[in-house]
Order: sequence, then C-alpha cells, then structure tokens
Amino acid sequence: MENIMRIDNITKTYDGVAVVNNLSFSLKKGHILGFLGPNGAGKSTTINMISSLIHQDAGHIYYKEVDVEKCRKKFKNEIGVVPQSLAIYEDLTAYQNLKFFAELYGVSKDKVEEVCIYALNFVNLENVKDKKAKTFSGGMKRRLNIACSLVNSPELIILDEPTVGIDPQSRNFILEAIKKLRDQGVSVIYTTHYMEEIEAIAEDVIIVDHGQKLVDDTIDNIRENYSKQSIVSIRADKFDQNLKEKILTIAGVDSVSIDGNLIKININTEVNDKVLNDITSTFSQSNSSISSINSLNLNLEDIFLELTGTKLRD
Ligand SMILES: Nc1ncnc2c1ncn2[C@@H]1O[C@H](COP(=O)(O)OP(=O)(O)OP(=O)(O)O)[C@@H](O)[C@H]1O
Repeated sequence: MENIMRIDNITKTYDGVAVVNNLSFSLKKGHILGFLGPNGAGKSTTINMISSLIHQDAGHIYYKEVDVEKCRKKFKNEIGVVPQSLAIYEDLTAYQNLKFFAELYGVSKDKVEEVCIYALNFVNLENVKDKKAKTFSGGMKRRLNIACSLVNSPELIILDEPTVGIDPQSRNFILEAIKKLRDQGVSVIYTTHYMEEIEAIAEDVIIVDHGQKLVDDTIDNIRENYSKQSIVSIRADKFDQNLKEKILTIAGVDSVSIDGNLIKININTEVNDKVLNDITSTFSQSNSSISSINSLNLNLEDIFLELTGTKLRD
C-alpha cells in the first residue's frame, strides 16, 4: 500500500526535554491512522510538526515521498488541519467562516460558493449557515471547525482531538463524517485519547507516550495478538500463602496479583487452552474455596495500561 506521508525520526525538544523523541511512522493512502497517547504524550507537538505549524529540531517529514521542506506550498494546499482549539470566528456566520478559509486557501472566486456549501452539507450545518458561530453548541462548533478544513478539498486531513468535550450525538456524527472522507479516498491522521474512537474508525494505530512510539501496527493485528491475552479475576475466601507461586508455575500464566481476596491472573490462552482448568485445580489443591470467577479479554485500553502503566485518561 502506497504511503502518503512518511515521518522519519523527528524530534522536538523544549527546555532540554525531548517531548517528541526520534519518532518515525507512515500514513497509508486512504487510511485512517489513529494517533493515540495520554495527556502530555507529545501528540499535539507531533501533529503541529506534521502540519508545518512548528519545525522539528531533527528528522524529516515526507509528503508523497518528497521532503516537506521542498514542497511546503503544495503540501499546505493539499492538506486540511483541524486544530485542537477551535479556529473559527465566533462573530461570523457559518458560511462567512467557510468563505474566509476558502479565500485564505486561494480557492478561485467562481468555486467559493460551491466548496462552502459542500463543506456545510458535509457536516450537516447547511440549515444554520447564516447563524453566527457564537450561537452554536460545542458540537456544532466542532463540526464547523472540521468544515473549515475541507474547503480546499484536501487529500490528507489531520485532526487533533476533534471530539473533546462534545455530546455523544455530535461525536458519532464526526466519526461517521471522518469514515465518509476515508471512503472518498482522503487519508486521515486522527489524534485522540479515546481508545474506543480508534477502535471504531482506524485501520492503523500508533501509540505514543513520553514522545516515544510504543505501538505501530494495524488495528487487526493488535486485536489478533492481544485477543490471546485475557485476565481471570477470582475471588477466594481463603488460600495458602504460596498460592501465587503455584499459579505462576502453570503454563500460560503470565502474571498474578493478589489484593485482599481478589486474585488477578494474566493468561495467554494460545499457550495452553486448559489453563483455566489448571488454575481452578490449583485452588482446590490449596484448600481454597472460590466464590466467583470472571474472565475478560483485553481491549485496547487494557493493552495501553499494560504498556505504559498509566490509564489513557489519567
Ligand atoms: N511550546 C512549548 N513549550 C514548552 N513545552 C511544551 C510546549 N508545547 C508542548 N510542551 C510540552 O510538551 C509535552 C507534550 O505536549 P503535547 O501538547 O504535545 O502533548 P499531548 O499528547 O498533545 O497532550 P494533550 O492530550 O494534553 O493535548 C508536554 O509536557 C507539554 O507541556
């Protein structure tokens, strides 16, 4: 699959700290790349470098295999950027906002109305096109923010946390709109700390923390690999002190933690599908009585926790 962008070892340092540290990844043409990380992980800094808003201290960014340094004007004309903070004018109407951005992008005069109406339709704001942005709900403002990035018919769109602080209905609308853009062949970089959004729309995932890449894979591969991992939670009324050591000797058990009468066991079901039987036998051999047992498959949220030791929304 052809890449539309290639990020090669970019670094950004503030006050002696590399907030983005030797980061490399590619965006495939016509794909949605989910760019995921907790607060302060370096997502916006990366997005700002990719969008040419700030400059990397080291490394290169390639657009269609040409260094952006050498094609910045063409690059800026062919991309749409949806910044994290709203970039709309509250005192202008929805239509006037779009017209402003269309003129800024140099859309030819005879096309301005057409692209503005198209963008308004795309985000379902055509019926409020003559209302001032300041009268809009948070979700409508976010949708207008996205519409503004569409007026130059971009081949690539970069969105920085476009669903923060909005109602579920607007959030779903935005996710569906992004999928529609992808289906039209637009490539998308989508930054968020909502794991479920990535699971709903993205083909590829990058997970970063402390400016470094932890995961770079397709969503299918991640699901496939981690679906072999599950967590078994067992409540037991009593058990021997050496129960943990005994469980750890079972093939397929990766780790065990005990908190009061709750025992959590990470297992790899691929290694041994009898692992659950072996665990319950070990409990009965330890004269322990199990009061409840639950088994959960890991989701992306758990994977993140496993990798970083932090929750995405800490
Ligand atoms: N202009 C700047 N000057 C100094 N430090 C900065 C600057 N911009 C970002 N940082 C620091 O770089 C780190 C990464 O910030 P960044 O905004 O890229 O993270 P993020 O992953 O986008 O977080 P969030 O999800 O909260 O938006 C943070 O510690 C932040 O304080």
